[in-house]
Amino acid sequence: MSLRIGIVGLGRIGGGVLRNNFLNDPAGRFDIRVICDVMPIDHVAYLIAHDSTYGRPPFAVDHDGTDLLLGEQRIRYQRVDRRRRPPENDSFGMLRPFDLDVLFDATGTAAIGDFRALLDQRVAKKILCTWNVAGCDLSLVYGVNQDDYDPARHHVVSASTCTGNAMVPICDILDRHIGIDYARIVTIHPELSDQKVLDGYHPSSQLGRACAVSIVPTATNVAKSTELVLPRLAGKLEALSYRVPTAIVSVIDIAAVLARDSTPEEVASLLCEYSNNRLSGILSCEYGAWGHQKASIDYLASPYSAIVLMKHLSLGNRRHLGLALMHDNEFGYCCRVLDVLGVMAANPPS
Ligand SMILES: NC(=O)c1ccc[n+]([C@@H]2O[C@H](COP(=O)([O-])OP(=O)(O)OC[C@H]3O[C@@H](n4cnc5c(N)ncnc54)[C@H](O)[C@@H]3O)[C@@H](O)[C@H]2O)c1
Repeated sequence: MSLRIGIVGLGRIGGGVLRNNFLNDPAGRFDIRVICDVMPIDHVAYLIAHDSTYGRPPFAVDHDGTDLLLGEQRIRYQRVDRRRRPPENDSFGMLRPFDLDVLFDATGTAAIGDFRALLDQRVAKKILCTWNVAGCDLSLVYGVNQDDYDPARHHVVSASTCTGNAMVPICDILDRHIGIDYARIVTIHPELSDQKVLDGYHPSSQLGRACAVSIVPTATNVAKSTELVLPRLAGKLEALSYRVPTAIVSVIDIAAVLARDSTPEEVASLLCEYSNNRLSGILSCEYGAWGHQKASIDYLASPYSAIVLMKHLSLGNRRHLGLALMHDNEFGYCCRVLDVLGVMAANPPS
């Protein structure tokens, strides 16, 4: 079944999912029928056609009236108000004629009440969002818990976060086979559009510091993202993020206390076994290029949720595990969003 999809929010993630939808198939993996953002349509076309991180897309871009022209596709563009109006105003009612199976929200700004109202108004059958919106029905990390998706019960689904998609498979493997007593997770994350270019007011004070001149320590929800999918790890994870002045590719550094003695060989063999089988295409175990560790930019446009830097795997006192991961926080995540849409397509509501 080819899902009928609407995208709300055509920023880094909404735009990446749109682009990746047409990467290998000019007709599109899914039927994207309508796109909404607050920008005028010519700004949307401009931003799709010129991407500072990934360059020009592999299809021609233009706009015509209220339609975006992407290769041979004609997709309706609907400019919307940034303020989400109360549900009784039926603010997204104009999307109803598109008969959407899934409304994919990549704004990061909606609350669960907005989503429930859209479902009540029959704007779409399902909502998929890009963050752990409080109260969602399922946080789905592709590769780990996609079999839990039940179309009869799960109407607002989160595709978790980029770091959640990297951490959950690793924690699942380690905890399932060896056990984790405690882990401190440090993410070294590129700039995000929620930061200030120059010092200024931001409700999270550190994110108001000029992002190009500092390493900015800030909160991350990677522990919560992981616990939502693996509740058995609740209370065992702590996390901190450093935002760094790069454009793309995150690092995650994990220091874990294992529940039993192990060896580096056992951990390496477990991770490689999963990367070659159940998590093929999601997890990669990498030994570098001719033994030389690559730099973060070398993972630009990598489709993996997590790439384990095997040269940096360490185990002290048989229990203190050190792991380093990298992942393209946009491209890899957009690949997983399309995978989650694939799960929804394979399990239509009856
Ligand atoms: N950037 C990443 O690495 C990354 C990775 C995984 C998940 N996410 C999540 O994806 C979401 C978006 O992040 P992003 O980096 O793409 O941000 P972004 O700022 O690049 O994009 C957000 C887009 O949503 C639009 N928008 C905001 N409010 C809107 C509204 N009410 N109606 C319509 N459009 C609206 C903005 O104009 C913008 O184009 C966030 O939830 C973020 O946590 C981001």
